[in-house]
Amino acid sequence: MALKKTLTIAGSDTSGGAGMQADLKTFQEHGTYGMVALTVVVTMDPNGWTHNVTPLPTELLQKQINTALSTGIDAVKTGMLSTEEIIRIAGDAIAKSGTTNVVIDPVMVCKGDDEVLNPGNTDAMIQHLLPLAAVITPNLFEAGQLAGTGTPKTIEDMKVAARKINELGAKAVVIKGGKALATEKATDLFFDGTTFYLLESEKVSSTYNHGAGCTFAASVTANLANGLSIKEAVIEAKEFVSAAIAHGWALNDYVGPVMHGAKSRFGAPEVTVSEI
Ligand SMILES: Nc1ncnc2c1ncn2[C@@H]1O[C@H](COP(=O)(O)OP(=O)(O)O)[C@@H](O)[C@H]1O
Ligand SMILES: Cc1ncc(COP(=O)(O)O)c(C=O)c1O
Ligand SMILES: [Mg+2]
Repeated sequence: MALKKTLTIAGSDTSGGAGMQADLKTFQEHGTYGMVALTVVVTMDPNGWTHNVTPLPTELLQKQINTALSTGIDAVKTGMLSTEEIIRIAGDAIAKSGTTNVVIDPVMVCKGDDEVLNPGNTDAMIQHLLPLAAVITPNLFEAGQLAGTGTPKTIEDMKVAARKINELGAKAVVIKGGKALATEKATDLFFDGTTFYLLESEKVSSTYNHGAGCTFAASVTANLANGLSIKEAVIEAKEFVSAAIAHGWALNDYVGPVMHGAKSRFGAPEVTVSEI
């Protein structure tokens, strides 16, 4: 039986919760065949868990992309792309990929680490990636950077940012309010280019949500590969990540990854969708 082929152009989170590890686990849970073109390797200091990001040689990234694209992919996602050159290479790869099922997760910071990867990357993403995106999935900080508005603090701010990001070329935009937004529920704004929707689920109080963003975007990617509409793909992704966060756990004293396989084992918390 042939499976739908999903590619992630992303970094390795050695601790296994985020990055390409989250993407592959999530692709598997959605019944798609996962492939990786690795951009960087993230390692952590065992004492204190500070992140260290080491890019791979770009020739090696290009070879991986050539390998994966030659198989004919059904959907592609991007994750951590730490330099402007890597962003350009990813954009060229997506343009050549032959699929419009393109999910851009514009990773700029890791949770628990305040350091922005490289400020020049924002302009490179706007130039090379946004025009190709079927869906882009910024968190609040990333949305503010891309839209040039500063970090949204309210749903109204999120609407303004989403519209700007759509005007920059992304077909649909999900701004993840997540834990940071001062709402009772974990609230994300979905804009399909015409209509705004709120996606809401129970806010989990634990801090065990490392990898939530990657897991959400990878779910959208697999769902698009499996033939769901953008709206269906985003709603299922919210269910999938809500379950994963509800069953997040402590890997060690420093980090709590989501449980990527929670939805199939325990079912998903309720997600409400309302037009606004
Ligand atoms: N504590 C939480 N409880 C429930 N959902 C959450 C929580 N934190 C994040 N989410 C959800 O997880 C998804 C990823 O969001 P977020 O964690 O903000 O992204 P990122 O990891 O990219 O910063 C979103 O759907 C968001 O609403
Ligand atoms: C390789 C890699 N990609 C992406 C991320 C972003 O993770 P999150 O899903 O928590 O936003 C991280 C964070 O540690 C990472 O290490
Ligand atoms: Mg993220």
